Amino acid sequence: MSDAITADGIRKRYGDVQAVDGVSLSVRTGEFYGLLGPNGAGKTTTLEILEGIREADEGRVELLGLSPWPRNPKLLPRIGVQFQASAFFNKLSARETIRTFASFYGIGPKAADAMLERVGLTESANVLTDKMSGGQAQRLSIACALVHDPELVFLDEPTTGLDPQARRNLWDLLRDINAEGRTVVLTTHYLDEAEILCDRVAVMDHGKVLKTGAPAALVREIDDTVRVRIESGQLAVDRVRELLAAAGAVYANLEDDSVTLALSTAEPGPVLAVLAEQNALRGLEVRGATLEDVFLQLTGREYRA
Ligand SMILES: Nc1ncnc2c1ncn2[C@@H]1O[C@H](COP(=O)(O)OP(=O)(O)OP(=O)(O)O)[C@@H](O)[C@H]1O
Repeated sequence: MSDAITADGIRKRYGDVQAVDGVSLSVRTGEFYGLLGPNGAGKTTTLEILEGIREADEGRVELLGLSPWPRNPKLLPRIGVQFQASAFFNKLSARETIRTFASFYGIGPKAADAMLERVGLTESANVLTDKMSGGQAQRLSIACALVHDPELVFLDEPTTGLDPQARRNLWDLLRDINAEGRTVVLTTHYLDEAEILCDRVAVMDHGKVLKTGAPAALVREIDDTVRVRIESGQLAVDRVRELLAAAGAVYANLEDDSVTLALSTAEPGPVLAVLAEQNALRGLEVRGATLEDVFLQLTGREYRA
Protein backbone atom coordinates (compact mmCIF):
# COMPACT_ATOMS: atom_id res chain seq x y z
CA MET A 1 0.00 0.00 0.00
CA SER A 2 1.38 3.47 -0.87
CA ASP A 3 1.73 6.27 1.66
CA ALA A 4 -0.82 9.08 1.70
CA ILE A 5 1.33 11.12 4.09
CA THR A 6 4.94 11.02 5.17
CA ALA A 7 6.41 13.41 7.71
CA ASP A 8 10.05 13.50 8.57
CA GLY A 9 11.51 15.32 11.55
CA ILE A 10 8.91 18.08 11.84
CA ARG A 11 9.36 20.70 14.56
CA LYS A 12 7.36 23.74 15.61
CA ARG A 13 8.06 26.15 18.44
CA TYR A 14 5.73 28.84 19.84
CA GLY A 15 7.88 31.16 21.97
CA ASP A 16 9.16 28.99 24.81
CA VAL A 17 6.95 26.03 23.95
CA GLN A 18 8.35 23.32 21.69
CA ALA A 19 4.90 22.18 20.50
CA VAL A 20 6.20 19.61 17.98
CA ASP A 21 9.63 18.17 18.62
CA GLY A 22 10.83 16.03 15.73
CA VAL A 23 7.76 14.10 14.58
CA SER A 24 8.20 11.47 11.86
CA LEU A 25 5.31 9.32 10.72
CA SER A 26 3.67 7.79 7.68
CA VAL A 27 0.01 7.22 6.90
CA ARG A 28 -0.90 4.60 4.32
CA THR A 29 -3.51 5.15 1.65
CA GLY A 30 -6.91 4.03 2.94
CA GLU A 31 -5.76 3.88 6.53
CA PHE A 32 -7.66 5.16 9.57
CA TYR A 33 -4.83 6.84 11.46
CA GLY A 34 -4.97 8.45 14.89
CA LEU A 35 -2.77 11.03 16.56
CA LEU A 36 -3.35 10.18 20.18
CA GLY A 37 -2.23 12.01 23.28
CA PRO A 38 -3.26 14.12 26.26
CA ASN A 39 -4.04 17.85 26.04
CA GLY A 40 -1.05 19.86 24.86
CA ALA A 41 0.76 16.83 23.39
CA GLY A 42 1.14 18.63 20.04
CA LYS A 43 -1.55 16.77 18.08
CA THR A 44 -3.31 19.81 16.60
CA THR A 45 -0.07 21.53 15.61
CA THR A 46 1.15 18.32 13.95
CA LEU A 47 -2.17 17.93 12.12
CA GLU A 48 -2.10 21.53 10.90
CA ILE A 49 1.42 21.06 9.55
CA LEU A 50 0.36 17.86 7.73
CA GLU A 51 -2.67 19.69 6.29
CA GLY A 52 -0.46 22.50 5.03
CA ILE A 53 -2.21 25.24 7.02
CA ARG A 54 0.77 25.82 9.32
CA GLU A 55 4.44 26.08 8.42
CA ALA A 56 6.88 23.81 10.26
CA ASP A 57 10.11 25.33 11.57
CA GLU A 58 11.94 22.23 10.37
CA GLY A 59 11.23 18.93 8.67
CA ARG A 60 9.59 17.68 5.53
CA VAL A 61 6.01 16.64 4.74
CA GLU A 62 4.67 14.90 1.67
CA LEU A 63 0.91 14.80 1.25
CA LEU A 64 -0.43 12.66 -1.62
CA GLY A 65 3.04 12.90 -3.13
CA LEU A 66 3.18 16.72 -2.97
CA SER A 67 4.51 19.27 -0.52
CA PRO A 68 1.57 20.90 1.33
CA TRP A 69 3.55 24.06 2.19
CA PRO A 70 3.47 26.70 0.79
CA ARG A 71 -0.22 26.07 0.20
CA ASN A 72 -0.58 23.89 -2.85
CA PRO A 73 -3.77 24.54 -4.89
CA LYS A 74 -3.47 21.11 -6.53
CA LEU A 75 -3.99 19.48 -3.14
CA LEU A 76 -7.03 21.43 -2.00
CA PRO A 77 -9.69 19.47 -3.95
CA ARG A 78 -8.12 16.20 -2.80
CA ILE A 79 -8.14 16.81 0.97
CA GLY A 80 -10.91 17.62 3.43
CA VAL A 81 -10.20 19.55 6.62
CA GLN A 82 -12.78 19.64 9.38
CA PHE A 83 -13.17 23.13 10.79
CA GLN A 84 -14.18 23.56 14.39
CA ALA A 85 -17.93 24.02 14.70
CA SER A 86 -17.31 27.38 16.38
CA ALA A 87 -16.03 28.70 13.02
CA PHE A 88 -19.53 28.54 11.44
CA PHE A 89 -21.50 31.69 10.66
CA ASN A 90 -24.13 31.49 13.36
CA LYS A 91 -26.84 33.20 11.33
CA LEU A 92 -26.75 30.52 8.63
CA SER A 93 -28.76 27.30 8.76
CA ALA A 94 -27.17 23.89 8.34
CA ARG A 95 -28.31 23.80 4.69
CA GLU A 96 -26.99 27.30 3.95
CA THR A 97 -23.69 26.41 5.60
CA ILE A 98 -23.04 23.26 3.59
CA ARG A 99 -24.15 24.94 0.37
CA THR A 100 -21.68 27.75 1.08
CA PHE A 101 -18.83 25.29 1.63
CA ALA A 102 -19.85 23.38 -1.51
CA SER A 103 -19.78 26.56 -3.59
CA PHE A 104 -16.08 27.07 -2.69
CA TYR A 105 -15.38 23.94 -4.74
CA GLY A 106 -17.85 24.69 -7.54
CA ILE A 107 -20.26 22.06 -6.23
CA GLY A 108 -23.98 22.68 -6.64
CA PRO A 109 -26.76 22.70 -4.01
CA LYS A 110 -28.06 19.24 -4.92
CA ALA A 111 -24.80 17.53 -4.04
CA ALA A 112 -24.53 19.68 -0.89
CA ASP A 113 -28.00 18.59 0.24
CA ALA A 114 -27.11 14.97 -0.48
CA MET A 115 -24.14 15.29 1.87
CA LEU A 116 -26.43 16.72 4.55
CA GLU A 117 -28.60 13.63 4.13
CA ARG A 118 -25.52 11.43 4.31
CA VAL A 119 -24.65 12.72 7.80
CA GLY A 120 -28.26 12.48 8.99
CA LEU A 121 -29.00 16.21 9.10
CA THR A 122 -31.78 16.57 6.53
CA GLU A 123 -34.39 17.05 9.24
CA SER A 124 -32.27 19.76 10.86
CA ALA A 125 -31.46 21.49 7.56
CA ASN A 126 -33.20 24.72 8.61
CA VAL A 127 -31.74 24.89 12.11
CA LEU A 128 -29.30 27.80 12.62
CA THR A 129 -25.81 26.56 13.37
CA ASP A 130 -25.70 28.22 16.79
CA LYS A 131 -28.89 26.37 17.76
CA MET A 132 -27.53 22.92 16.89
CA SER A 133 -26.55 20.31 19.48
CA GLY A 134 -22.87 19.42 19.82
CA GLY A 135 -23.37 16.20 17.87
CA GLN A 136 -25.26 17.95 15.06
CA ALA A 137 -22.59 20.64 14.79
CA GLN A 138 -19.83 18.02 14.57
CA ARG A 139 -21.78 16.18 11.86
CA LEU A 140 -22.17 19.41 9.92
CA SER A 141 -18.47 20.21 10.17
CA ILE A 142 -17.62 16.70 8.93
CA ALA A 143 -20.11 17.09 6.08
CA CYS A 144 -18.42 20.37 5.11
CA ALA A 145 -15.05 18.60 5.03
CA LEU A 146 -16.49 15.85 2.78
CA VAL A 147 -18.69 17.83 0.44
CA HIS A 148 -16.12 17.87 -2.41
CA ASP A 149 -15.49 14.11 -2.08
CA PRO A 150 -11.84 14.29 -0.96
CA GLU A 151 -9.65 11.18 -0.85
CA LEU A 152 -8.01 12.19 2.44
CA VAL A 153 -9.85 13.68 5.43
CA PHE A 154 -8.39 15.36 8.53
CA LEU A 155 -10.50 15.53 11.68
CA ASP A 156 -9.39 17.36 14.83
CA GLU A 157 -10.98 15.89 17.95
CA PRO A 158 -14.31 15.26 16.22
CA THR A 159 -16.05 13.80 19.27
CA THR A 160 -14.76 16.02 22.08
CA GLY A 161 -17.55 17.27 24.31
CA LEU A 162 -20.18 14.87 22.98
CA ASP A 163 -22.25 12.60 25.18
CA PRO A 164 -21.54 8.85 24.88
CA GLN A 165 -24.48 8.17 22.56
CA ALA A 166 -23.56 11.01 20.19
CA ARG A 167 -19.93 9.83 20.21
CA ARG A 168 -20.98 6.32 19.24
CA ASN A 169 -23.21 7.61 16.45
CA LEU A 170 -20.35 9.67 15.11
CA TRP A 171 -18.02 6.66 15.24
CA ASP A 172 -20.36 4.84 12.85
CA LEU A 173 -20.20 7.78 10.44
CA LEU A 174 -16.40 7.95 10.65
CA ARG A 175 -16.09 4.22 10.01
CA ASP A 176 -18.32 4.54 6.93
CA ILE A 177 -16.23 7.42 5.59
CA ASN A 178 -13.12 5.25 5.87
CA ALA A 179 -14.84 2.12 4.54
CA GLU A 180 -15.61 4.06 1.34
CA GLY A 181 -11.86 4.06 0.70
CA ARG A 182 -10.89 7.43 2.11
CA THR A 183 -7.80 7.88 4.22
CA VAL A 184 -8.81 9.35 7.58
CA VAL A 185 -6.45 11.08 9.99
CA LEU A 186 -7.90 12.09 13.31
CA THR A 187 -6.63 13.53 16.55
CA THR A 188 -8.14 12.37 19.79
CA HIS A 189 -7.39 12.32 23.47
CA TYR A 190 -9.84 9.46 23.99
CA LEU A 191 -7.96 6.18 24.25
CA ASP A 192 -11.09 4.09 23.75
CA GLU A 193 -11.90 5.99 20.56
CA ALA A 194 -8.42 5.36 19.15
CA GLU A 195 -8.60 1.71 20.08
CA ILE A 196 -12.00 1.25 18.42
CA LEU A 197 -11.55 3.31 15.26
CA CYS A 198 -7.92 3.43 14.24
CA ASP A 199 -5.95 0.95 12.16
CA ARG A 200 -2.81 2.56 13.58
CA VAL A 201 -2.03 5.29 16.05
CA ALA A 202 0.90 7.54 16.87
CA VAL A 203 0.99 7.93 20.65
CA MET A 204 2.20 11.51 21.34
CA ASP A 205 3.36 13.38 24.41
CA HIS A 206 5.36 16.61 24.79
CA GLY A 207 5.57 17.10 21.01
CA LYS A 208 7.10 13.71 20.31
CA VAL A 209 5.78 10.44 18.90
CA LEU A 210 6.47 7.84 21.57
CA LYS A 211 5.27 4.86 19.59
CA THR A 212 3.30 3.99 16.45
CA GLY A 213 1.41 0.84 15.61
CA ALA A 214 -1.95 -0.90 15.57
CA PRO A 215 -3.63 -0.38 18.96
CA ALA A 216 -3.96 -4.11 19.55
CA ALA A 217 -0.31 -4.71 18.64
CA LEU A 218 0.87 -1.95 21.00
CA VAL A 219 -1.14 -3.47 23.80
CA ARG A 220 0.10 -6.98 23.06
CA GLU A 221 3.69 -5.78 22.93
CA ILE A 222 3.69 -4.37 26.44
CA ASP A 223 1.76 -6.89 28.33
CA ASP A 224 0.04 -10.21 27.96
CA THR A 225 -1.21 -10.09 31.51
CA VAL A 226 -4.91 -10.37 32.23
CA ARG A 227 -6.46 -8.65 35.23
CA VAL A 228 -9.04 -10.71 37.13
CA ARG A 229 -11.27 -9.00 39.68
CA ILE A 230 -14.06 -10.30 41.90
CA GLU A 231 -16.12 -8.69 44.61
CA SER A 232 -14.34 -8.73 47.95
CA GLY A 233 -15.53 -10.90 50.87
CA GLN A 234 -16.23 -14.12 48.98
CA LEU A 235 -12.89 -15.70 49.89
CA ALA A 236 -10.09 -14.58 52.21
CA VAL A 237 -6.87 -13.57 50.44
CA ASP A 238 -4.86 -16.27 52.20
CA ARG A 239 -7.40 -18.89 51.20
CA VAL A 240 -7.19 -17.76 47.55
CA ARG A 241 -3.38 -18.01 47.73
CA GLU A 242 -3.59 -21.59 49.06
CA LEU A 243 -6.10 -22.65 46.44
CA LEU A 244 -4.12 -21.11 43.59
CA ALA A 245 -0.90 -22.72 44.81
CA ALA A 246 -2.63 -26.10 45.01
CA ALA A 247 -3.90 -25.66 41.44
CA GLY A 248 -0.44 -24.60 40.21
CA ALA A 249 -1.78 -21.24 38.97
CA VAL A 250 0.80 -18.54 38.21
CA TYR A 251 -0.29 -15.07 39.24
CA ALA A 252 1.02 -11.75 40.58
CA ASN A 253 -0.18 -8.76 42.60
CA LEU A 254 -2.94 -10.46 44.54
CA GLU A 255 -4.65 -7.66 46.44
CA ASP A 256 -7.88 -7.17 48.36
CA ASP A 257 -8.86 -3.57 49.17
CA SER A 258 -12.06 -4.80 50.89
CA VAL A 259 -14.12 -3.78 47.84
CA THR A 260 -12.37 -5.78 45.15
CA LEU A 261 -10.05 -8.73 45.16
CA ALA A 262 -7.77 -8.38 42.15
CA LEU A 263 -4.89 -10.29 40.65
CA SER A 264 -2.87 -10.37 37.44
CA THR A 265 -2.07 -13.51 35.56
CA ALA A 266 -0.79 -14.53 32.14
CA GLU A 267 -2.91 -17.72 32.31
CA PRO A 268 -6.40 -16.90 33.49
CA GLY A 269 -7.76 -20.42 32.95
CA PRO A 270 -6.62 -22.09 36.21
CA VAL A 271 -7.37 -18.94 38.24
CA LEU A 272 -10.92 -18.74 36.94
CA ALA A 273 -11.41 -22.49 37.46
CA VAL A 274 -10.39 -22.17 41.14
CA LEU A 275 -12.72 -19.22 41.72
CA ALA A 276 -15.57 -21.01 39.94
CA GLU A 277 -15.09 -24.18 42.05
CA GLN A 278 -15.35 -22.03 45.17
CA ASN A 279 -18.44 -20.32 43.82
CA ALA A 280 -16.60 -17.00 44.14
CA LEU A 281 -17.35 -15.31 40.84
CA ARG A 282 -19.64 -12.50 42.08
CA GLY A 283 -18.65 -9.25 40.37
CA LEU A 284 -16.22 -11.04 38.05
CA GLU A 285 -14.33 -8.80 35.64
CA VAL A 286 -11.59 -9.99 33.35
CA ARG A 287 -9.74 -7.48 31.23
CA GLY A 288 -6.59 -7.37 29.18
CA ALA A 289 -4.17 -4.44 28.97
CA THR A 290 -5.43 -1.31 27.17
CA LEU A 291 -3.82 1.68 25.48
CA GLU A 292 -3.92 3.30 28.92
CA ASP A 293 -1.38 0.73 30.09
CA VAL A 294 0.70 1.40 26.96
CA PHE A 295 0.81 5.13 27.79
CA LEU A 296 1.70 4.37 31.40
CA GLN A 297 4.54 2.15 30.33
CA LEU A 298 5.85 4.65 27.77
CA THR A 299 5.74 7.70 30.04
CA GLY A 300 5.74 6.30 33.56
CA ARG A 301 2.61 8.27 34.38
CA GLU A 302 -1.13 7.78 34.26
CA TYR A 303 -2.98 9.01 31.18
CA ARG A 304 -4.82 12.25 31.92
CA ALA A 305 -6.78 13.52 28.95
N1 LIG B 1 -0.82 29.34 18.39
C1 LIG B 1 -0.15 28.98 19.51
N2 LIG B 1 0.62 29.88 20.17
C2 LIG B 1 1.32 29.52 21.28
N3 LIG B 1 1.31 28.28 21.82
C3 LIG B 1 0.56 27.35 21.21
C4 LIG B 1 -0.21 27.65 20.02
N4 LIG B 1 -0.88 26.52 19.66
C5 LIG B 1 -0.53 25.58 20.55
N5 LIG B 1 0.32 26.05 21.47
C6 LIG B 1 0.95 25.29 22.58
O1 LIG B 1 1.65 24.20 21.98
C7 LIG B 1 1.47 23.01 22.73
C8 LIG B 1 0.85 21.94 21.84
O2 LIG B 1 -0.47 22.35 21.49
P1 LIG B 1 -1.43 21.55 20.52
O3 LIG B 1 -2.72 22.30 20.42
O4 LIG B 1 -0.72 21.24 19.27
O5 LIG B 1 -1.62 20.21 21.35
P2 LIG B 1 -2.83 19.17 21.34
O6 LIG B 1 -2.21 17.86 21.61
O7 LIG B 1 -3.63 19.33 20.12
O8 LIG B 1 -3.65 19.61 22.60
P3 LIG B 1 -5.25 19.77 22.75
O9 LIG B 1 -5.77 18.38 22.85
O10 LIG B 1 -5.34 20.51 24.07
O11 LIG B 1 -5.72 20.55 21.57
C9 LIG B 1 0.62 23.38 23.92
O12 LIG B 1 1.48 23.64 25.01
C10 LIG B 1 -0.07 24.64 23.48
O13 LIG B 1 -0.37 25.47 24.60
